[in-house]
Amino acid sequence: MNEAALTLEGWYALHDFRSINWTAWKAADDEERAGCLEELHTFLQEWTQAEQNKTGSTAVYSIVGQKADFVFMHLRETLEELNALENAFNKTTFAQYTTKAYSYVSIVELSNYMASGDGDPKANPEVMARLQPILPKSKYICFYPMNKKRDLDDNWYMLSMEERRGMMRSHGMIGRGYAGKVKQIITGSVGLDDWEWGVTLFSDDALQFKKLVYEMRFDEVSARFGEFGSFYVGNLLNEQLFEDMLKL
Ligand code: VOV
Repeated sequence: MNEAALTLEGWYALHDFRSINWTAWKAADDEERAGCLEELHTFLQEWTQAEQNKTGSTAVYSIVGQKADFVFMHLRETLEELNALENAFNKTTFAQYTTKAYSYVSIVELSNYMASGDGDPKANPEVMARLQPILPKSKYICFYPMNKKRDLDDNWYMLSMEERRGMMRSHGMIGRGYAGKVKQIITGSVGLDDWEWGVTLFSDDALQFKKLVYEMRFDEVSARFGEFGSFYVGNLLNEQLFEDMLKL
């Protein structure tokens, strides 16, 4: 049997994409809408608090295009907490003015392709900061799920550890060229959702998403083995910007 890469897992992730039912929102009265904004305010405060307590992190972005209107990306210690978060939101009055567009369940993952040194990696604060990341408040987000191909001729899972490591090194080198411009959070979802990984990118310049993803398409691991789902791209929301978006 071939050698599986060893993985380290951190916080569980839920990408919760929603659309706004504008017809219903416009038909609501001022009092109802104010109540919804109040609910939203409470949630945003709670999520900020969780981040301050280091029990998780949440990113909130609007989505450009027709696939969704906004996304809550939650990172928490357990699947139970993620479940509680989505249910709490679903019980709000504001949720009645939204529809579910898409969701993705995964877990922050690091692999040992580039591992260096021995000892317990979880004792390393740098590793822990990557496994339990505070999501950046960058201006833009890009999310897409992906697989690595399992075709007879191009089967990632039948390559030796050495071959895979070589390709991941090249992948990492390209990524390094974007240091300071794009931050990536790779979440593993084998056995958790429909694709094998979720790729979440953050940047203050949305054009860097295109540059990075395009450059990687020419790199062997993406060119030969990458299979991609739908791409979601969006703009940072804070409380004020969320209210502005909902203003009629
Ligand atoms: C900001 C850019 C950036 C950087 C620096 C970077 C680096 C690295 C390193 C060093 C490693 C390996 C060790 C680890 O940490 O796991 C990875 C791992 C991974 N990556 Fe990556 N990646 C980036 C960016 C980046 C992008 C844009 C994509 C999407 C690919 C594309 O074509 O659209 C991606 C995918 C992945 C995946 C799916 C994995 C897991 C693969 C597996 O088989 O396990 N990644 N990645």
